[in-house]
Amino acid sequence: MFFRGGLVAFSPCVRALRPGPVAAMNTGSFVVSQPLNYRGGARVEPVDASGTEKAFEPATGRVIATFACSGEKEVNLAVQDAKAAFKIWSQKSGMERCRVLLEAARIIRERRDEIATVETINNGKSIFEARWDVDTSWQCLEYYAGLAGSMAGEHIQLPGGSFGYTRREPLGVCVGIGAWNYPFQIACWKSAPALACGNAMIFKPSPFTPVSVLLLAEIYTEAGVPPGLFNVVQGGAATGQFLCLHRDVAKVSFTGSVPTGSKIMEMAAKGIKPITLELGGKSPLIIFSDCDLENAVKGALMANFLTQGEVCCNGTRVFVQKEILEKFTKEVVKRTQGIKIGDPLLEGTRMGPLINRPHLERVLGFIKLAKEQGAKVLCGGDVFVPEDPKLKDGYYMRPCVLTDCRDDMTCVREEIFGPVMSILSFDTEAEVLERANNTTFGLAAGVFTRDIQRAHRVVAGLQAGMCFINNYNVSPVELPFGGYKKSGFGRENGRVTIEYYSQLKTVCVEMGDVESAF
Ligand SMILES: NC(=O)C1=CN([C@@H]2O[C@H](COP(=O)(O)OP(=O)(O)OC[C@H]3O[C@@H](n4cnc5c(N)ncnc54)[C@H](O)[C@@H]3O)[C@@H](O)[C@H]2O)C=CC1
Repeated sequence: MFFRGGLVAFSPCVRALRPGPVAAMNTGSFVVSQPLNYRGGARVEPVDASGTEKAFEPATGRVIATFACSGEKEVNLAVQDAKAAFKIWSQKSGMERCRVLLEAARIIRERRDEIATVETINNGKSIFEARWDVDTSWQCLEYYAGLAGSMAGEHIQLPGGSFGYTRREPLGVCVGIGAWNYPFQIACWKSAPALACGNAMIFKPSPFTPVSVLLLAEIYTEAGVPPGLFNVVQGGAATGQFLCLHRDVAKVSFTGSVPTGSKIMEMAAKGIKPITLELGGKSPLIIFSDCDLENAVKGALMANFLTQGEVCCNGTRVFVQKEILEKFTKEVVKRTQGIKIGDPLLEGTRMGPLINRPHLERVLGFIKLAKEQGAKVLCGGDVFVPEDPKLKDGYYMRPCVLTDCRDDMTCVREEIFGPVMSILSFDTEAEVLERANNTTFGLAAGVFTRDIQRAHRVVAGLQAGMCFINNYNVSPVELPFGGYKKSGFGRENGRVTIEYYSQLKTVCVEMGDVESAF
């Protein structure tokens, strides 16, 4: 299962990592001491800044890094370096690129625990889950390494021995802009196909999670990419704008919220740049009464509580057929109450803190409003304070199950991006399909039923880019992932993504004389 998501080598960037194995690194001890920008194959301080940001450890509320947001000059330098590296990299054969990506995948595998630990410290997700994220990351590199050697065009015979052919060529310098919920994985899902196709990439992570992508940059360098091929600039909206508006940037791939996605689209329109938008969702999960209840309950938890519910494709509108509503709800509540919350670096933990305090308050605000609008809280939905004193300033809450929900309630309409499941009941297939599609989002959807014809019929009717039958939130890298409607366009993963990171050149070859009209 790959979710959206020995002794290890240690990054020189992190003081706490230097002395010993990752096992010795506990919550509350990690401090970043080296620059978080990466340019020309090395960590650098930006030459100019548009403000500073602080990154936190959500488990304790401690600041782990204070860093400068890159200004326009720094972005220009990153683009210049990427252009120089692109000249070298784009001339390599697919097989040469394949070997470098395979080596990078191997190093990620080797450093799995270190990367997962850094991700857990900066994001808050459990170490158990962070390891899955690292696995889907190296698998993505392996997958596109495998495709790099088979990128090819067509040969087309024309009259009189003339012919045409097509070449699949890279775009140039691509920009990746990431969200904070899957920092390392998002960087891999964007850079692996980009690099496999012969592009360079400049990546800007979310200012909330600036740390783990540096490990990826170092790994690419160690694996043998030319210096400058994968650069990292840090910052928020201003830095993102410099990147999107830069005339030498050929493409932007963005993961984040709908409002920001709309701004990215506007900026890209100015330069007529292709974009990929992976945006938010409010996905339906439909549980028919003939389902395997045990699997449906597990599926509902997987659809709602991974990474503290901060997952774009979560199935947060859980439609349950009336006949099994009571039984299903009882079981879901029992299992939700059993989720172990706490220090995300402990092996037994299955839910860590949310990303930051404002976000925690926002999620709690949604629950308060849901109650005011008539929903009933069956469990959780309140702040959780772990016993360990060092965790007392962390951003924990108990996962929440809401029932008595109606389609018009805010908790059912808006993306909460926290551990909050809304249960709704339904009678018929036609009714639930209409209600499931009654949203401006269209990222994902799920169906649990034993009726194979119904499963495919319902899925065909669902307006969502990623549909699951009898499971939820599995993301094998071989399958394309992306949204319908306001959840975005373009795809990540799968063979099709090659098309989003390359362009087609047609060459028409005359073998005879020119037949002129003049
Ligand atoms: N469809 C998908 O694959 C995924 C979608 N998401 C969505 O992301 C959202 C949560 O992530 P956030 O980081 O809060 O989203 P966000 O939209 O606030 O920020 C995303 C990124 O865009 C940057 N940014 C912000 N304003 C910008 C601007 N004007 N120009 C250029 N860059 C700008 C941010 O610094 C950050 O790196 C949720 O809505 C979630 O559903 C998250 C993960 C996966």
